Amino acid sequence: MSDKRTVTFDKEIPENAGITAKRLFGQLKNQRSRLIIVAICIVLYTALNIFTPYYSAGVIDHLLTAIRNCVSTGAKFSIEWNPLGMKMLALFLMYILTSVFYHFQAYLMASVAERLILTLRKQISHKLNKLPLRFFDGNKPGEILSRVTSDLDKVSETLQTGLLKLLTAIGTLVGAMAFMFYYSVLLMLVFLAFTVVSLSVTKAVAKKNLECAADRQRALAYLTGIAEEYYTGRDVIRAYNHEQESIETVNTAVDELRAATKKTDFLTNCVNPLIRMLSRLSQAAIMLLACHWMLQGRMSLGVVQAFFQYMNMAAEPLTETSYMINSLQAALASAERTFHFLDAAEEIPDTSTPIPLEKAKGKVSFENVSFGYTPDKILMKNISFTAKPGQKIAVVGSTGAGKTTLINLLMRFYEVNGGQITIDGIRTTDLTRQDLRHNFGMVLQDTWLFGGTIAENIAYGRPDATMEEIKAAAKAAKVDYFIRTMPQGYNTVLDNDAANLSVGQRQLITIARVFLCNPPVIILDEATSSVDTRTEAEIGKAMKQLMSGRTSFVIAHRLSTIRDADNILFMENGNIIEQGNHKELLAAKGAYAALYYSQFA
Ligand SMILES: Nc1ncnc2c1ncn2[C@@H]1O[C@H](COP(=O)(O)OP(=O)(O)OP(=O)(O)O)[C@@H](O)[C@H]1O
Repeated sequence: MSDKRTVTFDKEIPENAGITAKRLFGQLKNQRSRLIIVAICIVLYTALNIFTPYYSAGVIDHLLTAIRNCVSTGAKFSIEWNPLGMKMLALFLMYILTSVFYHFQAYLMASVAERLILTLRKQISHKLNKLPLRFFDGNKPGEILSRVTSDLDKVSETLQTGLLKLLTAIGTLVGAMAFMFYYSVLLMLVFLAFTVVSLSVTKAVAKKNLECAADRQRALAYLTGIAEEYYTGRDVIRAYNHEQESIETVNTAVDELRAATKKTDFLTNCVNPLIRMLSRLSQAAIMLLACHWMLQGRMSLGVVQAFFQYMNMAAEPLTETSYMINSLQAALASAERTFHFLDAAEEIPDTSTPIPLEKAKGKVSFENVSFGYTPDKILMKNISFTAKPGQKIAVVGSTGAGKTTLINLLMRFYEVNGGQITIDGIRTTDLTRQDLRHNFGMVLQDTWLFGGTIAENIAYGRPDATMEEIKAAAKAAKVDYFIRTMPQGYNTVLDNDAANLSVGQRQLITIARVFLCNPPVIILDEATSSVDTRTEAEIGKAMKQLMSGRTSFVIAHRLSTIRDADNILFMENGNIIEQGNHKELLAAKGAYAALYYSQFA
């Protein structure tokens, strides 16, 4: 069951911000020219943004003087081209250019960020196919998924918005303060005094805010976790009459989320406006002083409005610095996690001088093979056996005995720690993985069908197969009749995890998939009680036909089906403790004989 204590979060502070930032920008090498244009736009945007209020002060004062002259002389008001008209046009152009530079850099930066994310996503996708299965044993699918989705989205968002704010912040702050200082030292000091107070309050509230946000995130993650758990386990919950209990657990989680959200919302909607009110108070105080000076003729209207513009400009970087730094850190932490993933050890590359093996005869040998999922815990020790071409090898053992592990090694999903596995006398490590796996066909109980048509699913191993070949494979697997009863026959699309097919039907489709590939060696996981007796018989028949003329490894769950096996491998604790045919093993009166007589005596 989901537990609140087990809900963990990805760290939002990068371990090595410098190295990560350098590597991230290293990925932007091929976009250098765009970045240079972005940088030029940002510099021009900041410079114009800083200069425009100063220039507007002159224009407004000039305009005001012209209006006053008209009022006092009674002359008709008009704007002469030189210099007022020209100045107004220049101001208008400055506003236009500021906006052009801003939007052009935003457009370019969005394309830079999205290209970068596309490159990283491609690298991740490539990496996923190069990682050994061992990697997936130790990493939850959700974590890997978040590298591809939310982590990269965070990087993109910060590159597009946060970075611009951070880059313009210093220029804007210094420029705005310089002009404020130039206009009035006293007004600037008043502004600074209020800013220091509001920053201190913000800092105190921000800490509380972060704690509340973390509580809310934890409550949300817990609720999502149990909702997912209860949704997938809905039939078991009903079967054990646990509906009421699960409703109560969900209700408690919803209540906790509500309480946490209430606190966060209170801070966001009540306390934050209070802080904003502090800054408005500073504006009111400055306005009072400025108007007083204006009436005394010590300050012009143009200057007052310019001062206010600079005040707003300076306030933004000051109040948003911590937010910007936080989001930059979070983006770097996300990029770091992505790079950690990209740096994960890959599976051992194929040999540089592979021996080609188009179609094996089917002799498979394990020679003193040792293996452990972790180096400190060796599961298999010195396992040896040989399967001659066309032989049926049954693998028997209780749960956890090592049957699947044996198959995993055969397919080279994991590397052996000692000994070797050969096919037709060639070490599997001397083949490319592609050639090796090309010679195997697998039918497992845990079938995997993808969102496509039935025909596409059958042709997964041979996408070039004709419809006739696909139908022939389906007939051999005894699933052709069923497919034809589907609404669109072979073109019926399987979606929602092929939920409209039964376990047995899904297994028959995967048998057809193997028939189509026609590999010399097959691996079969016998159907268990999850299918009805008639389907089980159908699957049994299809499997029998699939085995004929091929070397086959059958993970057997019923001893009754393996009496005809050429070799039975009886496994226990990862090792083969007995092997031989049915008669030999009964005569040996060992573990197999004991199990057999316990089932059939
Ligand atoms: N990916 C893995 N990482 C670590 N240990 C594993 C892994 N897969 C299996 N094991 C361990 O290896 C042992 C053999 O497991 P295996 O899956 O091969 O058994 P099995 O005979 O196929 O069992 P079952 O019939 O229940 O499928 C078990 O102790 C199991 O816990």
